Amino acid sequence: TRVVTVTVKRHVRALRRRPVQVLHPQEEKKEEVKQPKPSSTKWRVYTPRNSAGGEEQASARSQSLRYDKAVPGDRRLAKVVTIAKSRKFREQHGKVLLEGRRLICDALEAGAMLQTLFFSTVDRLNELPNEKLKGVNLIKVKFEDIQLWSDLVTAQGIIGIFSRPDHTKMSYPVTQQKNSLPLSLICDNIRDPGNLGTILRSAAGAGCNKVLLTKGCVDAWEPKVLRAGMGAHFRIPVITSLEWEVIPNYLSASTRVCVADNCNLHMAQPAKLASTRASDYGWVSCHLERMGKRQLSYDSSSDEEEESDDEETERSSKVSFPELSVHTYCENWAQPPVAIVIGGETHGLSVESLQLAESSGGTRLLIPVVPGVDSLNSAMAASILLFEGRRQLQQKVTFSQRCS
Ligand SMILES: C[S@@+](CC[C@H](N)C(=O)[O-])C[C@H]1O[C@@H](n2cnc3c(N)ncnc32)[C@H](O)[C@@H]1O
Repeated sequence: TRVVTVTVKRHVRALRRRPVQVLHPQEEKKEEVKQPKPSSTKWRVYTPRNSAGGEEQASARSQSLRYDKAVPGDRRLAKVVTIAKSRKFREQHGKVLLEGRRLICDALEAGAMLQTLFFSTVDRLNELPNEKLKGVNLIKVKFEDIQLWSDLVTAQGIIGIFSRPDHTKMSYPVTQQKNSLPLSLICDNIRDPGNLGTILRSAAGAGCNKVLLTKGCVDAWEPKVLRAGMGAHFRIPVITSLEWEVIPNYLSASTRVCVADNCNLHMAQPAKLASTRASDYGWVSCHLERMGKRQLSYDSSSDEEEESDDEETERSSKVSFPELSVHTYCENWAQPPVAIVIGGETHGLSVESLQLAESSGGTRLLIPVVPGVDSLNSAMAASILLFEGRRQLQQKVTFSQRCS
């Protein structure tokens, strides 16, 4: 009997041996030669453990998962990390990389699709919801390999490759939805990943109902944005790569769009602060200049030769700019529903954002700063306005509840 048992076990082990899987079909052929020999890769079985450290009971055992152990020369981790780090490849392959238990758990909870999970020890797997790992390509790699490719100062020994999340298919946390306010945020050309992540984190914290990103913003799924966002991507809808024309489609019809505007205060005279004329704040000159350049570049596709500086200046001076009133951030501006636009780090607000504010009956929001200070960091300005917006909207809800 023993001889038969041993022989059967050997057969089972032999059957379990599989060639290393390649994640990207188009690269399969190229990689075939480099793959380690099939006999060097083995499927392992992982049985979830309960919190006390023991194996779970019989019912749970049936949920055992099979994982693959990477062998020296296995380049799967390197390949997917490379893909996930380039915006172009991320978009082409429809994949995003999430690192660390917390982010991976948040994504799984929100219904994001995990394709491949690299982990350094089976204990890392025990920290994830076991039922969400079915059908996932699980690959055990050396901690040093994860460390090598990690974006974190202290690698956590776990990296997940997800399908790029689609906000229409996500289920955001119930508590988040219950605390959501008629407050949206529009990011207008935010280029810095740390800033965008911080803004998303603040937007989730302030109970924003959605964040809209214009086409020029840094990719919301870039690892640095994800890291700074601390899970905000999986708490509120983040809608990316939007042209200005379609932005109103994502806002309810009566939404007032308010623009965060530092109003180039360093150029303004203190006495002019009470004025609501844009030109009194000095910011028009900056925007005129931008608009002039914009028109010039649109025209450059025509047969006309380059325009002289004088002609440009003359044309720029003909451009009419939206007349928008100014509110300091602590005045009463947040009427539901409301959206705030936050300008980019380099160029500030776009002309399109000012036009949308004008057409929606919005206003400019100013956080007054000490004379000599140019402007605030975009993430800081966004946070101040979001939390002030939250305070004002909540006050209105409390007031109307008291009246009814
Ligand atoms: C770093 S600032 C842009 C500076 C840019 N060079 C300019 O002149 O417009 C980035 C964005 O943060 C917001 N912001 C910064 N300081 C602000 C302030 N004091 N009040 C209101 N918004 C402010 C605005 O939306 C601004 O476009």
